[in-house]
Amino acid sequence: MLFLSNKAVFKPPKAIRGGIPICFPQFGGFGPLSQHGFCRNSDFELVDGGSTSVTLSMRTTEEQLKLFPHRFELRVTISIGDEELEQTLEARNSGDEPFELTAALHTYIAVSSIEKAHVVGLKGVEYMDSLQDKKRLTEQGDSITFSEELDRIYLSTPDTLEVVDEGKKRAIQIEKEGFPDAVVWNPWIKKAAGMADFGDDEYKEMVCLEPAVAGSGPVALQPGKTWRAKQTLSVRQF
Ligand SMILES: O=P(O)(O)OC[C@H]1O[C@H](O)[C@H](O)[C@@H](O)[C@@H]1O
Repeated sequence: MLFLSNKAVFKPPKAIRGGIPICFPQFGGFGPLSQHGFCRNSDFELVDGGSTSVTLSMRTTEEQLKLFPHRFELRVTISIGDEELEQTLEARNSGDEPFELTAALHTYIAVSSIEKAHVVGLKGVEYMDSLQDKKRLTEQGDSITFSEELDRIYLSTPDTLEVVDEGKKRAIQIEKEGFPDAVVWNPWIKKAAGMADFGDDEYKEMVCLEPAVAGSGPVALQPGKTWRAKQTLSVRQF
């Protein structure tokens, strides 16, 4: 269900090219940090685990506080059921001041081949085109197909979205909660060739569909409060 590049680098500080990197406390360039924030490159410790679920936690380090002067703890719980994978983020502001966050679950969905994949659920939704200086446009199509680089932040979207794969005769469904936005990304040929941790042809095998807090504005988190958001992935055969 999830794509992982054959060239992925499993060595910090490089983020893993595949799976579901956690973009936090910043998505993309929406803030002062480097792309997608530092949590995707951070060490997490095991808080709790069973045969089908695990909870991991990270707390801001002194080094990170120099870049982002707001203490927080981020917990990630992943549960695997017979038919679904659930991933929950819980971020607690453990400092004395409120702070603003943006975020995404950068979900790399594996597809049989990109020309047989499309994303549904976004017709009529406004988006920012990241390839045109975040120009705001409205999605006209019943589904989004891929024939060139595509990088868009859909704003305040419906909570159920799908990557339909006509090749595998299945749809990967994403049900999101607490993430208003959704990012759709495929790097296509030129960008793929420029990424050292991604095979030249691997753009044919993946689509990123990323529940996000991004273009529709940051979340303000008060001291002592916890922000929660979640995605559930499931497969529908047809
Ligand atoms: O290369 P990375 O930092 O992992 O980012 C990979 C991609 O992530 C998101 O999908 C952004 O919308 C893209 O603009 C970015 O290229």
